[in-house]
Amino acid sequence: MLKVKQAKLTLEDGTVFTGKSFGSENSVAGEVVFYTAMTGYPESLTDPSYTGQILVSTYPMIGNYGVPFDSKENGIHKFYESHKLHISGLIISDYSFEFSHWNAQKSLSDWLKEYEVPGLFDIDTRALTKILREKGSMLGKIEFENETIDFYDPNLENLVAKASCINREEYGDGEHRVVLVDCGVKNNIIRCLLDRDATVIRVPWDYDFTKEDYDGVFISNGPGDPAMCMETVGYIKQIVEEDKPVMGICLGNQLLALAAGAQTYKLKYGHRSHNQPVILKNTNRCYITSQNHGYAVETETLPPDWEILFTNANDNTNEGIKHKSKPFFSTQFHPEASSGPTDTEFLFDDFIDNIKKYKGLGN
Ligand SMILES: NC(=O)CC[C@H](N)C(=O)O
Repeated sequence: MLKVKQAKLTLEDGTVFTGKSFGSENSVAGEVVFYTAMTGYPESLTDPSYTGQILVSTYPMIGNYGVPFDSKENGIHKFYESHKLHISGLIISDYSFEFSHWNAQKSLSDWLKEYEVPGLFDIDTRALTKILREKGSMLGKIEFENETIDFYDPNLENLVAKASCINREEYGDGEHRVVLVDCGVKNNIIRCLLDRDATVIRVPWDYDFTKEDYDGVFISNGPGDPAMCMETVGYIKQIVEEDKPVMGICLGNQLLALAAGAQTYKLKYGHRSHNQPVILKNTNRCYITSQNHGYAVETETLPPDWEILFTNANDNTNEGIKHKSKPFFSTQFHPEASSGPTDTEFLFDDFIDNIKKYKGLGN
C-alpha cells in the first residue's frame, strides 16, 4: 500500500480541507481559484498567467495521461506553454497513479515534485468550488504536518515582472515583424504568429519596444492585477497614438484598455474553463472559448473612440475591445487556446490582415 502524507488546505475564511499529497511536500500560500476544463493540465500548469495561484480542478480525475516529454520546435517548448510550472499548488479530487498517452514521459506527481509544487488529492473539490463560487476567489494555504505559514496575496505584487522573459529574443524569419510584449506569454501565441509568416520579436514587459523596427504589436496574456503593470501601459499609450496594428490577449486586453484610458476590476471568481461563450458585437454569433482570468475591463469606462468587441454570454462581462477607426483590438479570452477550443484562432489572421493592409499589401 502506497504511503502518502496528509496536508491541509486552509482558506482565508477559516475553512479547512484535508487531503493527501502527490506533489512536492512544501507548504505554500496563494490565491485559490477553480477551473472547470476537463483536459489540458500540462498546458494550464505551464501557463504563466497562473503564477501565484493554487489551482482547483473541478474535473475529478487528473493525471491519467501523464506529462508530455520535453522537446523544442522553433526555439520554444513543443508541448508546454512555457519553460516551467507556474502554479503555486494543485488541488484535485482523484489522482490517477496510472498514466498512459503516446507522448507521456513521466507522471504528474513527478513533475510537481521536480518544480517543488505541492499537489493534494482526495479533496472534495465540489464542496470547495461551491465555497469559492459563493464567496469569490480567496487566499489560501497548503500546510504540511506541523508547519504554519501566513496567507499571501499574489495580486499585491507585480507578477508580470516574475513571468516575463529577461532578454529580447527573435523567432522565425517571416515577412511581418511583430513585437511580442511578453507579460508571461503562452507558447501557442508564438506558434500562431509563426504559422502566419511573422518574425516574432519577444521583449520583456518593461522594454521600450517603441524603438524597435516592427509592423505590429502583440500584447500577451500574463498573471496578476493589470494595474500592477503600468510601465507596460506607458509604452502601449505611445503606440496607440500611432497607426500600426495592435492585438492583445487576456492581460493584453486589460493593458490595452488601461492605455486607452479605461479601468479594470476584479471579478468575483473569474473565468477559467474551455467553454466560455462570447458574443461578437452586433451579431448573434457565439463562440466557445478558452479562458483564464480573474480581472475584467470596465466597459462603461471605455473612451468614445473605443468599442466593445465581444461580451460574455454568461455574465455580460467584457470579452474584448476594439478601436473604432484604428487597427487595434484585443480579447479577454484565449484565441490561441492550448488547451481548449480553437474556434477563434481566425483572430490571428485578422491581426496579420491588419498588418498587410497597413503595409499596403492588401489581402
Ligand atoms: N490569462 C491572463 O492573461 C490573465 C490576465 C489577468 N492576470 C487576470 O487574471 O485577469
